[in-house]
Amino acid sequence: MSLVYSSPSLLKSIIAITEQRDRGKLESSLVRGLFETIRARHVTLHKLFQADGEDRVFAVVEFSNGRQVQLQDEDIVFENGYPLSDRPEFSACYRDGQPLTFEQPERKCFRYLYPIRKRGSVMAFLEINHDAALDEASQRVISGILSIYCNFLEILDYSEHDTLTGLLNRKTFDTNLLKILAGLQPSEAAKVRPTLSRRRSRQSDFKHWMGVIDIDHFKRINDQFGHLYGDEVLLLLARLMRESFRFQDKLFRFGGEEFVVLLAPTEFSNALSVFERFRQNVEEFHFPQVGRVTVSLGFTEIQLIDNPTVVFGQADEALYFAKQNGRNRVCSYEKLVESGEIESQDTTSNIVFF
Ligand SMILES: Nc1nc2c(ncn2[C@@H]2O[C@H](COP(=O)(O)OP(=O)(O)OP(=O)(O)O)[C@@H](O)[C@H]2O)c(=O)[nH]1
Repeated sequence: MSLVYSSPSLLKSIIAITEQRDRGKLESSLVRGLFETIRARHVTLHKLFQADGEDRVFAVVEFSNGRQVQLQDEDIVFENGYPLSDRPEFSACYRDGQPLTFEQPERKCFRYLYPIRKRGSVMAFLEINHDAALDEASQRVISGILSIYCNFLEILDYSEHDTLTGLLNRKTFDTNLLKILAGLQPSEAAKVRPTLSRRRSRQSDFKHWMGVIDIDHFKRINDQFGHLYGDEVLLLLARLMRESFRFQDKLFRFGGEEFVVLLAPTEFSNALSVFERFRQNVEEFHFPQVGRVTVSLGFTEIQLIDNPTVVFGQADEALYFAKQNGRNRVCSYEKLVESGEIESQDTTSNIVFF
């Protein structure tokens, strides 16, 4: 099967990919663009991630019969992911880093699997099911579109990440938090994805949490060892964050020695133990030359009625309490209010963040 290279859908798909600034929409544009350009039966984007030391693959976007049939929410990733080792075709594509073709006579279709790389490593797969075999020229067009997607993803990545630690930067925080707040609207979720809303109602104790982390006495570290060692501490702390939190949690460097975590939905007790585990991991880690470093952490629940200013203010107040009361500790805003140790903030505030 040969593609019509002057096809307006090819240009349209390139334009659609490069005009996106949101990762989810970018993924949809890629899948939709390829689906329309090559008139596939269906096109699916699978992502690769690590969970509990195991590589897992999960489908994020699929186009079939001219419409998007699947768009995963990151919080249901674990239910839908499957181990890479259970899927020989994905394993082979991952190992060789080369596109694979399978003829499926029983389904009267041809299946193509393309690896998608980020900085040399395979981080996703594009699966195309087509009624006919694609010729070499068509496959080159697909590879070209994937290269444009990867290049664009790298530009997006660069603008979203802190250059020193590689964590998400402050600029992206508002967007991520607003996405969480939008996701808390039960009526919308029920309309669009009934399965998701059923799952959410089952997990009504599962809430989103925001934690604000600040290194204790960081000024002393800079003063005693110099800024280069200070920077090294920030880098190692970011690594400890990646090791301590899960794939679905969003990790930000807010600038200076302040970090923020948006935890994927879980119960209070779990959020507390995750934050506590991180605090301990830092306390037990030996920072070269510097030795022992500790962090203080304040966290709060993200509620529908909140705006970013309120949520951040609450977590920051719990952090301030931790700093004033010994440092190297984790404090929950809600528990501090409950115990009367701090006063509840006015959550009706309308101040706009930034
Ligand atoms: N090395 C390095 N230092 C930074 C960076 N950004 C901010 N700092 C330093 O971080 C320190 C923050 O100090 P303070 O806000 O006084 O707080 P602290 O010493 O950590 O004390 P507590 O937070 O009260 O425990 C200052 O010395 C800043 O110069 C950075 O990117 N690299």
